[in-house]
Amino acid sequence: MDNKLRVSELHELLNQYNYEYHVLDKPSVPDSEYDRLMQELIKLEEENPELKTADSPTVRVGGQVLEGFQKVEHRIPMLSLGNAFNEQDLRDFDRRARQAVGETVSYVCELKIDGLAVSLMYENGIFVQGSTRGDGTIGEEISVNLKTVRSIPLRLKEPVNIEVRGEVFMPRKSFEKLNAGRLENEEEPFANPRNAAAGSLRQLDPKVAAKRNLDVFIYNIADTSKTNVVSHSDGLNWLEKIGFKTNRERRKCATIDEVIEYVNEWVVKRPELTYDIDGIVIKVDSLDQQEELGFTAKSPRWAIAYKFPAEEVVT
Ligand SMILES: NC(=O)c1cc2c(N)ncc(C(N)=O)c2s1
Repeated sequence: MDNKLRVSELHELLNQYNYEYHVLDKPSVPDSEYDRLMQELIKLEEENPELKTADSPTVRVGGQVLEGFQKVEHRIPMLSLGNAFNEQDLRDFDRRARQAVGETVSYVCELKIDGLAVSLMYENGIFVQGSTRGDGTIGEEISVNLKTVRSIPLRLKEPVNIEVRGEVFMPRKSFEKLNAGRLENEEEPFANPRNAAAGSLRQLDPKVAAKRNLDVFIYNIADTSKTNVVSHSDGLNWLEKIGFKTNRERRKCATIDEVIEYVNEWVVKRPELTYDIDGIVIKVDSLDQQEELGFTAKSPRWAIAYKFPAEEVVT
């Protein structure tokens, strides 16, 4: 078979197997088959450098060390969320939203992932740039490190131009293994999975990030005006359909009572998760109502973060 044809066939196979394993958690081939195909592609690219492309699955293992990170301006700012600390705060949020739109409001509740917020840009379905939140307007360009996060798709199932936001995190088990290794090497352990994820993504050597078993949940479309979704929940379902990993614990809530029920459920279930969360994000589901509610200087009026009390450290 002609090398160019074999390279594109290997791209398809490796992207599909990676998607099944890291996004669906349902691999259809053993790791050994994935590794064999990856080695074949690495060899073909070494022998035919003109066949290596920026979206090749071989970027998953990390390329050359960077001098530093470029700055990236977020065309749409990555805002922070207003906080709620108790049931009354949530009821006040609901009352303000209903009064502002003059009708009933339904919500989507999502786990607030304790990781590092990132923005991912896709052109014709190809991952072209990834950056950190930074100060919300200017972030750091960390595309090569984000390409090593196996659950971040290099190529979507539809050739769309889209910018999405999500949270990169380190699963608790990976955090514990990483710190055990650091202690063995007399290195400073990371304080928590969030710091470990942030530290990994800020590495100038992508081969280090590639070994840190980072993961992602995508939770927002930056500019929904270019899509035909009418609600946030539709948007998340569409993101899933085109190949993104979203958090399946999300729930549509018709009333603030149902929101409070969901929050109370997760106060109890939180320790069962395989990753850290620091609260619940509650968003108005209708995009029309979101637009009507708009933003304060620094946060959307159509979303709020219910913050769990900080976990007391067991000494
Ligand atoms: N700062 C923000 O806007 C958000 C931060 C987070 C977070 N850390 N985890 C989950 C979500 C979500 N599902 O929307 C959001 S939204």
